[in-house]
Amino acid sequence: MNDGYQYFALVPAAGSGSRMGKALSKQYLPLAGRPLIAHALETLCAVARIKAVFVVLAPVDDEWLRHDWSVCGDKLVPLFCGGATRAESVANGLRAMSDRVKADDWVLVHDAARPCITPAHIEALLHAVGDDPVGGILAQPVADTLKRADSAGRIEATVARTGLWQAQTPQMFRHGMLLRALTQNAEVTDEAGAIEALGQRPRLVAGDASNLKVTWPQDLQLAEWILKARNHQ
Ligand SMILES: Nc1ccn([C@@H]2O[C@H](COP(=O)(O)OP(=O)(O)OP(=O)(O)O)[C@@H](O)[C@H]2O)c(=O)n1
Ligand SMILES: C[C@](O)(CO)[C@H](O)COP(=O)(O)O
Repeated sequence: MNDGYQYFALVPAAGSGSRMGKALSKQYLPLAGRPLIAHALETLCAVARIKAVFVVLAPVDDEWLRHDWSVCGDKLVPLFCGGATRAESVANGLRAMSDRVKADDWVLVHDAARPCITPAHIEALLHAVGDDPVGGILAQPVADTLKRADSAGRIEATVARTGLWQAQTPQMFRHGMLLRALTQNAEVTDEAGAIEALGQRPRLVAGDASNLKVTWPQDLQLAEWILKARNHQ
């Protein structure tokens, strides 16, 4: 069922990648021959149901114009309105895209730092959440035993993992509800957290470990290996 709404993507890309420890911002680091961010942008732009892909950049971003984004076609819309936190960047992006998007349209928020997203991951989310009254996210059930550390780096407790999932992106919510949620709750690390604070329960849609977030230097090698292995299939 589609009662007239459309799908858009919003890619927060205004971080500095401090945990990566490189001079160049993480989203522009070379990965399999292209800037890291190019992988997610190209994948999102290739999904036919997504009408436009808004990318939220830092207000001063000297790198964006150094690269050729033409492979993304005319769906790609850069917005130089990033904030001090990821939540602020997403909220600023939602405000900046307001003239193109209706309150009931779906917005898929996807980290620039998750370059290994595939069309199949995105289609799975669209299929599972397209008629949901709240929205949902890609995620993965926790597989390892979880330990809580004390300040000396020793194990204080084993934490029950039953029912625990690791949140990924895309996270898919209606534009109006998400903007209201992030305006009221800015202290969140993902969109679902803001929606939960409204008293809603977003749907969990099973993804897989290949949709990793590149956070630490060794994650770059893992992401490159995943992308290259797919190209050789
Ligand atoms: N003020 C910020 C902070 C983060 N992000 C974006 O949010 C995504 C997920 O954040 P993370 O992986 O934590 O990236 P950084 O904040 O850049 O990394 P770090 O925390 O290591 O500095 C990234 O695409 C990042 O560019 C953003 O748009 N605006
Ligand atoms: C949104 C997110 O990708 C879910 O796992 C993640 O929280 C973003 O990373 P951050 O380090 O919390 O900014």
